[in-house]
Amino acid sequence: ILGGYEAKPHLRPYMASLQLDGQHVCGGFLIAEQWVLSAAHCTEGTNDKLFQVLLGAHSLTEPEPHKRLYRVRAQIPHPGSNIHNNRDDLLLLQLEEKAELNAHVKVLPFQREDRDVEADTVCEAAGWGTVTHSGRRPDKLQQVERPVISRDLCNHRTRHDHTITEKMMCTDSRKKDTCKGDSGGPLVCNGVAEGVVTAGSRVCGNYKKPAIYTRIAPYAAWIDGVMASAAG
Ligand SMILES: NCc1cccc(Nc2n[nH]c3ncnc(Nc4cccc(O)c4)c23)c1
Repeated sequence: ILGGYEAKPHLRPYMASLQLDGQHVCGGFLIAEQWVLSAAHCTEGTNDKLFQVLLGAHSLTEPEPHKRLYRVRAQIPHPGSNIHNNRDDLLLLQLEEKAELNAHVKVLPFQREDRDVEADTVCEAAGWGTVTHSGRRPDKLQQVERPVISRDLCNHRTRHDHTITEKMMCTDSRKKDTCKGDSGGPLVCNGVAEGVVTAGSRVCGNYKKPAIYTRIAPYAAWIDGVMASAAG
């Protein structure tokens, strides 16, 4: 997160850190006791190794009550996701067991009504992604408030030039923005997860390249179907 600030500890108890060999790779968030939603692009370059999912954390390194690393039983990328574009950039992770829910570990509801969030609505992004252009990684969860911008503005040829589909949404990226390692985290508007951070052009903090999120509502049926079929 560029231009943000340290989150109040455990006020976002749905936040997950997707890790490989003890290192934070991507964000994610708890959508059910045994399921985390993230971004399919997070698996790029991982040689299909399974992530471990850190829940209940504020600091990535310090011991904290209710902080716990979960093994993953299955990682299910959306069938439409691919490395060439940002479409369908969603990843479902089934934890080895149900997460122990408590004050520091809670499920975040996601939007099921497929209607655009109004432009200028101020939403929040959080993550352990880089906090400087030189790539400094924070130990503690960061957050930033960002206004939604219209798809028309985001699709302007000087911005993302007509690549933003109706299954994506954008926020202003002037100075304050999501960045490397924030992918997979939720965009929370009025307490509900409306989007999932996708890297898009990978640019951070430049108003010419607004931040892009995969809207969740259009994928509610897919999410429900995967969770129902794997239940048991
Ligand atoms: N703001 C959109 C957004 C959301 C999530 C991730 C991203 N960026 C990135 N995702 N993956 C990446 N791998 C390498 N570099 C990256 N961005 C980068 C790194 C250093 C300086 C800088 O200005 C930008 C990214 C960008």
